[in-house]
Amino acid sequence: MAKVLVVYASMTGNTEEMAEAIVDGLKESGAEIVLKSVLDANASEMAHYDGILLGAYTWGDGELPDEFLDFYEEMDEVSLEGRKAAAFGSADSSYPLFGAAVDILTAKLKQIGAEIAMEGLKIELCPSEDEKEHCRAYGRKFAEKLA
Ligand SMILES: Cc1cc2nc3c(=O)[nH]c(=O)nc-3n(C[C@H](O)[C@H](O)[C@H](O)COP(=O)(O)O)c2cc1C
Repeated sequence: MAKVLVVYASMTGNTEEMAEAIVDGLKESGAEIVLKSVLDANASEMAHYDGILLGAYTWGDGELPDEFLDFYEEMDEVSLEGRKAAAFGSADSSYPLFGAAVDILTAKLKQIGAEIAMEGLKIELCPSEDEKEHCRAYGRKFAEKLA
């Protein structure tokens, strides 16, 4: 059975809602899933999973949230060769760099050897019911890629 780690940062709950919907989709595949706030996670844990999904809202001027910075730095010490990964996050298109944190995380996952299994998923602010279904479908599709 595939093991998937989902790590997220969410200040006002939008990315957390995305993470929960993605996990619902993943669960339909029977995968073993661990969902964690980035504050409770260490990047070295990623090496114990077949699939890794990282979620973050975008902060500042197209930046990662501060609470993701330690994890992001620790990622340089980890090799994800042979693992599949993707990134997601809530964002706000009124900012010039829409969802840039998703692109930053995707680039780092690729740099440390992961195969990027799915394009990053960016949702405008709070996910609607339709968007939550899109998140569930994203989780289902990611699980299929691990099979
Ligand atoms: C100070 C500040 C800076 C932000 N900068 C960006 C940005 O550069 N790009 C973007 O897409 N969204 C930006 N956002 C919007 C957040 O990413 C958005 O509100 C998101 O839904 C928050 O997700 P969360 O509920 O998971 O915390 C910013 C929000 C704040 C408060």
